[in-house]
Amino acid sequence: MKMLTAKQIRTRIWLIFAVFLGLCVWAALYFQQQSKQLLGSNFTALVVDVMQAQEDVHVLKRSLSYLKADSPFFDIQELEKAKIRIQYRIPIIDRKVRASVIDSRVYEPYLTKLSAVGAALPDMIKRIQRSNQDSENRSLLITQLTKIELDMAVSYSELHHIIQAASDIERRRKDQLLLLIWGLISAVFIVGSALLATLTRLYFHKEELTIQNNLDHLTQLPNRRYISEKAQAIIGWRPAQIGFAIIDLDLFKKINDLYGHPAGDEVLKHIADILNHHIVEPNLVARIGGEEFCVLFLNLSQQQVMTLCEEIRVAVEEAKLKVNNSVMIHITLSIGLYYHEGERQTTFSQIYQYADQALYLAKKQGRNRLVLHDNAIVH
Ligand SMILES: Nc1nc2c(ncn2[C@@H]2O[C@H](COP(=O)(O)OP(=O)(O)OP(=O)(O)O)[C@@H](O)[C@H]2O)c(=O)[nH]1
Repeated sequence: MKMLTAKQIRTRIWLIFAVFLGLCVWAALYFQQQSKQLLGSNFTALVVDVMQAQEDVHVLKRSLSYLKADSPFFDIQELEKAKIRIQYRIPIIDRKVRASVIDSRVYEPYLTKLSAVGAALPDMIKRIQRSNQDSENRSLLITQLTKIELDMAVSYSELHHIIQAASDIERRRKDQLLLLIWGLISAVFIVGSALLATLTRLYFHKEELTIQNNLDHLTQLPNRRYISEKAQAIIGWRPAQIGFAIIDLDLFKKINDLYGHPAGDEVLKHIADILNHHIVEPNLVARIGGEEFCVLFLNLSQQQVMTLCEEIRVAVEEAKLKVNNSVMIHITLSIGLYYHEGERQTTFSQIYQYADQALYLAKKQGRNRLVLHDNAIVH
């Protein structure tokens, strides 16, 4: 995984956040606008109203045909009832159409015609009632009533058509809205996943940095910083038994000089392997400097710690380390050991100092040996 700098990660998170916020604001505005448009338009109810009103047109048409034929079926009462229904329905339809989202320029001519019909109809019916004997006047009334019937039929039919078209548009808009909602949900999901991925990356980045900060790159052992912090914390708990050994390779400079620096590096790795092999948890091993290692022993008696140190010393002494793919190197090491038992208030630097003093003695007394602080030379 390619490592991103903290600044790059922060920039990415802000970018994702900005995109996400932008999307949310846009979606909120869009929904607000759409819901405003959809409010107040109940096209289904309107279509039903218009269809019922069209039945009045049929009644009018039938009465008209009886009137024309001078039929005995002509019933002025039926025409009266139709008039009442028509006068009742026209204002309702007018109000509902005007409340809808339909452009007023589209419906206005038909509503005007209908209101004219509503206004003219009562007078027309009165005149029909009075015109029984006057046949000339009667034919004029039939012509006017035919026009009214035609105006009504055309207006309702056109309104029906307009409302149907608006209803289709509304349905399409709802579909688009639904699609948009799904799109937004997907976007939220994608943005959320991207954010999560970035955060995970950030977390691993931090973990990696922590590991890198605490690890010696050559030997992959914990480094001085790690052991110092860890040992300081452990010593703070005042463990009953604590031992600390500084392990220093003898005359290591010679190896570098004779076989080269890379060979010296190989030796250091071999030593790290031997230490790793002998030291198990809860004891801790680390590389604290060039050719210097250390071990923190916990919950072991002094004898056990000294035996372990001796085992390490002997293991290195007896090992033949292969470097440069051929040369077998022989090396030894010196160990300065500090040990105490029973609760004691001390610090890591104090313990380190004691172990270092013991190491100094080990070197001074001829190397390849273990020296316990307080001058107790073991080997
Ligand atoms: N190859 C290699 N050499 C290193 C590294 N770090 C330190 N050294 C070398 O380790 C050598 C340590 O030399 P000295 O401090 O003189 O100690 P010494 O030769 O081991 O002698 P004594 O400690 O007195 O036994 C130096 O030559 C350093 O250059 C490393 O990471 N790799």
